[in-house]
Amino acid sequence: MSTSWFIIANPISGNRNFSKQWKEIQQLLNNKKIDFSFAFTKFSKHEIELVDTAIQQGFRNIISIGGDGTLHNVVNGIMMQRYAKTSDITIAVIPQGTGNDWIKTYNIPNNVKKAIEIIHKKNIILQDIGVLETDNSTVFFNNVAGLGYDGYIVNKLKTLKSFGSLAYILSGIAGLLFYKKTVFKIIFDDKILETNCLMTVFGICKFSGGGMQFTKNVNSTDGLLDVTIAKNLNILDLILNLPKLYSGKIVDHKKLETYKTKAIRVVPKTAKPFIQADGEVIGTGEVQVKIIEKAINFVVTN
Ligand SMILES: Nc1ncnc2c1ncn2[C@@H]1O[C@H](COP(=O)(O)OP(=O)(O)OP(=O)(O)O)[C@@H](O)[C@H]1O
Repeated sequence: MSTSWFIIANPISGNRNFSKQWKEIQQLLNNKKIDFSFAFTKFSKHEIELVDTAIQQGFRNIISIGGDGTLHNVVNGIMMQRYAKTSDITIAVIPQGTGNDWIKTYNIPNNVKKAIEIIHKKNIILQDIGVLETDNSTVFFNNVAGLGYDGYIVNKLKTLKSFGSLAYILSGIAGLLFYKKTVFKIIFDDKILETNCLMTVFGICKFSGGGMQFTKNVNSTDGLLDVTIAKNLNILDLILNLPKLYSGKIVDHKKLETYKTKAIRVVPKTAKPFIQADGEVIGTGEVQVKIIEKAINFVVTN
């Protein structure tokens, strides 16, 4: 097995000059004597194929250069391949994206030089991975997934990408104005809840939507999904509680319920809202979500 790193870089992630960044990254890796091979993604979800080939060739250490979308696809490639146990594989991230929510849970700075120092130290955590099944697909997630308002925003974000970080705010405003709540039937453990719902969120890590926190007491290695059911929240509630969306205090709001569980099913009754996983639109309608405890190693700050 190779101890060398295989880099998968998304040249279109973020809004920085990638070829300049790539030169700097290679230089910094060489300075630290970190041995690597690399490939650039040429189309959306190309990461999955590149990971598959790298693992087949014997690589067990993968660096994802990009944003949350790139990392999400690298994780999916690892979970879908059949050559190695996923817990024998390690992922490190050199952030390039505009949002980069996964790195925030582990205090990995959005800075190439510091990210490479962290890779050099190679402190690892064996993290849980979520499994989300829709009517016609199975997708893995490493950060946060959900359906309803958050799915609407992620979908809107695609069309507003050119606005950079402002796109999150614009999408949020569009959601406030146009998103219509749906009745969700939510089934988990011995419970069945039926409620008008703004969104239901499934967390492994803490942050989504560009730094917002909707989940409570997150633990990324306990084998449990941190579920938040945001019920009848309205526009005014969201606007008045804006700072709490970022501080995480929103989970104490009386219109929110939080649970920890291993598996959950959500059936929207009155519409087919968008489903998102790690900031990527996965589909619409009903979802079934499970968790795989301690599935992949990630390089994190210590
Ligand atoms: N060469 C490519 N051409 C088009 N799409 C690509 C290419 N390479 C990767 N992608 C896709 O780009 C998507 C978005 O990338 P990513 O999320 O990493 O960047 P970002 O949007 O800038 O960052 P963030 O999500 O953190 O804001 C991913 O779904 C990925 O599959």
